[in-house]
Amino acid sequence: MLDEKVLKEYNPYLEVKDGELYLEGVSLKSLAQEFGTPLYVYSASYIRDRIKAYKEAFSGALICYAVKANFNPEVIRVAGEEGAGADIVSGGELLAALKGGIDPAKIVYAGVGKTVPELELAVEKEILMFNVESRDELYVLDEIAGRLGKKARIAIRVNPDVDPKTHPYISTGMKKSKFGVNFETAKEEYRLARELKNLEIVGIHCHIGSQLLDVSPYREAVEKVVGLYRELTEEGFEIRYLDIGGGLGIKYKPEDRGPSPHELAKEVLPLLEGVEAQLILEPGRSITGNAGLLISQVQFLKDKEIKHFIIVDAGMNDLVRPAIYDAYHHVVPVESKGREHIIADIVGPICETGDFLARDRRIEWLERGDYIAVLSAGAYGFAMASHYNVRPRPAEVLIENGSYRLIRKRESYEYILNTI
Ligand SMILES: Cc1ncc(COP(=O)(O)O)c(C=O)c1O
Ligand SMILES: N[C@@H](CCCC[NH3+])C(=O)O
Repeated sequence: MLDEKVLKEYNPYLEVKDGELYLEGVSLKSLAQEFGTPLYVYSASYIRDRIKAYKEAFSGALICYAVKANFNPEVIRVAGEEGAGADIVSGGELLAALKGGIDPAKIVYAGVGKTVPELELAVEKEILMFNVESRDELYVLDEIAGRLGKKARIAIRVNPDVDPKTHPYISTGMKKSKFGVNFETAKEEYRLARELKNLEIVGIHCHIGSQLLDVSPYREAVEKVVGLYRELTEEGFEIRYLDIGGGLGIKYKPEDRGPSPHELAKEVLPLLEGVEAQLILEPGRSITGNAGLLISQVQFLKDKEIKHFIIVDAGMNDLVRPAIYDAYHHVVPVESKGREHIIADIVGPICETGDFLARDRRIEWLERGDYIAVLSAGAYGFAMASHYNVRPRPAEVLIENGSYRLIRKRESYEYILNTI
């Protein structure tokens, strides 16, 4: 059975009509039939609501949608239409944000390994702020800005050494991680940056990790950053932006409860008393994660002695999160036929044992040709897809209020194999 109540907790635009799953009034089965599978589908209204929720919770703040979560320019455009800027981590993401209509004056750029061409592009576009992650980067950026006759606005990304209590691969603000500069010595970097005449110091940046289901680690990080803000202000630095990164977690398991932007605001805003800088947030997953589903078709069923396998046409190349983080994604049939339930592994066609979407999962008995929907797939889904096993990456469809449009064609073999 499809439990509409549970589904709506993921995305209120999901509905069950006559046993079939709909998103914003559009039948997911009909989309699968029209565009083929695997297929990513996104709800634009959900994305709009999430940006609005951040703007309401943090009035006056700049919400820079973290493009890394889902870089489809049409998805970015929806966020931008609600007033969001963009947080980017590469030259490619800069181009995606610009293609999605984001004003460079609302773009912030983090990343430990920005290359010269990437920095040049961002300097030329006069983005709002470079979140600089090392001393070397300060020198290189200064040289580039000077050569191009520009000033680059910068924040230094500080590493507040806070445990975000999330998966170790997505914890970014601990001392041993590669990100940012050491909190204790950050002031030295600011003093040095002040000597570099093509840089303009405008902010402080931190980002402690991703998929945070508990907002309390933000308190620790923001307290530290506010302390630094006060010390820098006393030294005469003009800190105009306090960028506290992204990371708010979302519901993956039915029992998860992703904190709301409002809960984050309640934790963080009281710490900002007397701070005159504008707040910047960089949410990614909490904007697009539960906007999206991955639709896939059952190819074969395998009844082995030890367990059942439901083999579908989406693999780890389409959605890698289960394989690399052992991540849970809720999986439901697109159409419930009221059959009995079994415990099965839902796996893809890739030649790896780690190629699974769900393991030991209780799910309604499915047959060849049926469709499944993988929930919470709108962030770090397509964005992390690959061509492994020469598999074209899926098509993407954007749905809004009963209408839909293809926002990325399914890739062709010619495209993948066109190497020289
Ligand atoms: C610097 C930075 N900002 C923002 C984000 C977005 O994080 P999330 O998708 O968890 O909101 C990330 C990813 O963790 C990041 O590294
Ligand atoms: N790719 C990760 C999140 C990385 C966050 C980026 N700093 C995920 O799928 O959960």
